[in-house]
Amino acid sequence: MTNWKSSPADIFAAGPVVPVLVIDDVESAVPLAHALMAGGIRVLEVTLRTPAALQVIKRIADEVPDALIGAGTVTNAQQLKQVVEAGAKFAISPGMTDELLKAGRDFEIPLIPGISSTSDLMKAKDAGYTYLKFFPAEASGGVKAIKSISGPFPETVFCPTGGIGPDNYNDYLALSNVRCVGGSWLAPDDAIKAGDWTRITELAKEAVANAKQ
Ligand SMILES: O=C(O)C(=O)C[C@H](O)[C@H](O)COP(=O)(O)O
Repeated sequence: MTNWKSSPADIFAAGPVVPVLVIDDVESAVPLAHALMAGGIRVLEVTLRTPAALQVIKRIADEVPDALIGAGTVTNAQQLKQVVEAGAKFAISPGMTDELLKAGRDFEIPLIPGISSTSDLMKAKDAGYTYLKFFPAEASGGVKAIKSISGPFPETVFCPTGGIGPDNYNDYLALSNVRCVGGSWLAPDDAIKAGDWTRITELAKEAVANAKQ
């Protein structure tokens, strides 16, 4: 049982591609979110990799209410509490710990833990989680690994990330147990730093239009 007020299924169903965002300057937050949404993307993952991340999440949550703003790189219970306070609508992690799995059930937003092994999948499943990130996807066996996992664990579904881009994202989306894929290719660092929102909108449009799902 969880206290979640929304479902991870809705996040996984909200679009085939999820931009993994690394944002240094809080002033980039709103224009970047608008650029991605103009390209047809609603689900955004702001990683906690920069000191500005919590402010970025708050800005987008306050000023771009139609975005499904999520927090990425959430690795412990304290960070989970912080992203909830900042207004994140979901939290996603590259991995999992017992502490995080436990805390994830208590807050009102869904937590999507990360796994790259069947043992972690079993731990997550025992703790009640069946919507998972698969990370680092390419380095952990990629499409072949995720396809094999669907045999013994048909009820578990994934959002793979790590090494995914325009050339291989449809290979993942073609799998029955993949609902969406994530990646940084949709918002390259140089485009964010240059404020090249047109390029980011184009990348988003292209990814959404060519997604086979
Ligand atoms: O920071 C996190 O929380 C992560 O889980 C990792 C990201 O999802 C990947 O680093 C994205 O991978 P690339 O698209 O290859 O850049």
